[in-house]
Amino acid sequence: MGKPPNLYAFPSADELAPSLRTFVLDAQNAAIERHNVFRVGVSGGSLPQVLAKALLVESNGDGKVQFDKWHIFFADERAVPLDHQDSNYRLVKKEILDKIPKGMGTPTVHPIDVKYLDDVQEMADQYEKTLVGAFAARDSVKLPLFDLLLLGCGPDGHTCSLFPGSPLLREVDAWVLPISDSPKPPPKRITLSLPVAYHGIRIGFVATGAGKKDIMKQIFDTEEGAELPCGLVNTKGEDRVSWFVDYPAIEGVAFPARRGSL
Ligand SMILES: O=C(O)[C@H](O)[C@@H](O)[C@H](O)[C@H](O)COP(=O)(O)O
Repeated sequence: MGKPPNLYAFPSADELAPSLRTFVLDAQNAAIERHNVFRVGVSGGSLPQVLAKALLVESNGDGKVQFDKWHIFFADERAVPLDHQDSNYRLVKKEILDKIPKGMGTPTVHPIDVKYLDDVQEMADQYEKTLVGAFAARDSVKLPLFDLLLLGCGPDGHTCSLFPGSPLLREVDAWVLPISDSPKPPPKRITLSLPVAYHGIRIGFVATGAGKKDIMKQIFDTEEGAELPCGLVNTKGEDRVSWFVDYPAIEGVAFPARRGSL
């Protein structure tokens, strides 16, 4: 058994935001110091809204969000136009990018190439090339090491667009994978592969609401749960993984949570 992930719990999503901010700023500052750029992968779902609460606020003496240094990638994306209501890019734009106050800088964002909407394999290959350009100066780079991955957890234990039981979970070479039959609509998507997900230098999950408590119990308290996509990231990512949850999401979970602070 490796080191367990960190589980941080807060009374509500609003109260979670300041600690999520600290976590993101720590990752940002370490990355900028290391290579003068901050490479982040984000999911869709409820995450962008919580992230906006964490980031788009005045500094409280806890350091500054330096969006100029951010490169934002999509941990998963739906094969739809960028202005489509299912687009994760649109969601991140609406919740975060369009609301960045002056003075926080402008991030570089890496959306999917919509030329390939009808061919998800090609879309995945092209997005992988985007990552190669951003991460791999040398051929020896086997995987892109994201400074931070910010992920959600589905009610079935999926993360990114890696769903339980999917053959994609066995992929070891490709960085970005196509999906044509996602159980969560829309069916056509691309996603980071599991090894890319668990090699994140830091990995943050955000899960809030009572709708998550059954799956949280499975992931943290059972052996079968450890085989679900979120559980696999926990096992492989060890203590590089931190969960930010609210109390309703961990009601009944036996795994020890640190309550109220980072
Ligand atoms: O594009 C997607 O479908 C998301 O990236 C997906 O992986 C999401 O993060 C989870 O389904 C959790 O979603 P909620 O936070 O909304 O429950």
